[in-house]
Amino acid sequence: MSTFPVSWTAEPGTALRGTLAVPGDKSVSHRAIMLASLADGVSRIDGFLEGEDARATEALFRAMGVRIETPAHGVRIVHGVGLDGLRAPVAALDCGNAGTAMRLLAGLLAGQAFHTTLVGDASLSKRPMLRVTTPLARMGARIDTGPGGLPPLHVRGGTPLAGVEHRAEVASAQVKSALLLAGLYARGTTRVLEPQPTRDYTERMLAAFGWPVDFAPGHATLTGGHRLRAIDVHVPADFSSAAFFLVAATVVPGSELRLARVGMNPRRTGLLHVLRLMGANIAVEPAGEQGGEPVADLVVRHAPLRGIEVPVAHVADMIDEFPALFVAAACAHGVTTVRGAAELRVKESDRIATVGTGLRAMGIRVDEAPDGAAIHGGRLQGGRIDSHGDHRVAMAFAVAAQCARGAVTIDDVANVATSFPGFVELARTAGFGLA
Ligand SMILES: O=C(O)C1=C[C@@H](OP(=O)(O)O)[C@@H](O)[C@H](O)C1
Ligand SMILES: C=C(OP(=O)(O)O)C(=O)O
Repeated sequence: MSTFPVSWTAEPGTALRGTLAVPGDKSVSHRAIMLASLADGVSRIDGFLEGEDARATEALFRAMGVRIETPAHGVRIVHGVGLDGLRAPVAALDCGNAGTAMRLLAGLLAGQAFHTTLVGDASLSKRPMLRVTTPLARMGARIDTGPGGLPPLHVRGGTPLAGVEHRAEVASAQVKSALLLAGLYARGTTRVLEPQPTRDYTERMLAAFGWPVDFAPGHATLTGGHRLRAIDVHVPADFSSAAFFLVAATVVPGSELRLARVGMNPRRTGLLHVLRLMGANIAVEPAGEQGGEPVADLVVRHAPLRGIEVPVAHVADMIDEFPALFVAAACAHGVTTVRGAAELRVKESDRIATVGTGLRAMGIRVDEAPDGAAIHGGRLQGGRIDSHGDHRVAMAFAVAAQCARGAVTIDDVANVATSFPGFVELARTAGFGLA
């Protein structure tokens, strides 16, 4: 159960100051539980995201017989059961709000000897699953979806899988990862080619667990028949959580904020490049590596922004940052145009519509397109925002409120706990007006 209130009241606070450490990366936390569970031996995970999405994945592996200890906040000790050691769960597996859990597990569970059912909350139950089930079927997987290709997924294990080459139509790390995880159980070679490179955590982590993977931006290949060996995983701080503070400190006058040791995987940092193109002042101070990922301190100072055409080449590398970018664009001088981002329509909410509607309620002109929007920078007014249960939309409007003329009420914010537990407290520490 979430401890978050249903609504927030947000209003301009003070200039944002100090040093913040945001929680661990959600994508890495999901994968760490999955691979550690399938490994031979005991793995330790440090920096694990104590958010509802990552904890949902953890609970699912517990339900399949994996012993996972929590010796401290953000730490997990996973007693791996080996590639074929999972046990049939007694009930349906509830992925909650986590698309990553459901899509990756569709691939992983297709390779098991038993049947499973994957269900999700109201938002996840509206998200498209054929993008994973169709290519998995080509590998021999038997997965039934609900009507219209939506959850629940009924995964009928016990069928032999064979590797395929899949040319993905959408740039999606979840699709790529689902196929690679099925590929662990497949005869022969599984190869995924992407229209644009996406985050490569599955590939990197499989390699770290000792499974040979050939990968480079835009493709990944592996062959069945190896084993995973337990390792220690150090989860870096989540760039997507840092993103809200990058925008907030940029738009609130007088701000100077340091975000400590943020994960800087190049497939995640598109927002940094785009904010800089808009005029942001963000210094990157490299701070070595954490769990095989580059990390850096990000020092962000207030700077005036100007509208730009967001280069389509950056879209996949900032796919979760558009709610925050739309807010930056609303505070910029001139028009910011986003195209090539139709994927935003099938996230936890239709993010083009939910953010567009919210910004219009605050007095900003937003012209929507099927695959993006034109945001006309202006003066934000107070108002009432429905975040539609979308964590990133709720946090983006908490940022927008910091430079609005009146108070902003943001409804349906409980799901912020899926990706960013402690957001309210941390934001207040930095200077946000948020209650
Ligand atoms: O693989 C992952 O961990 C994720 C991939 C992205 O989804 P898509 O694969 O649908 O682009 C992203 O939006 C999501 O938050 C996490
Ligand atoms: C899209 C997101 O996550 P998921 O697909 O795992 O629900 C997100 O966190 O913005």
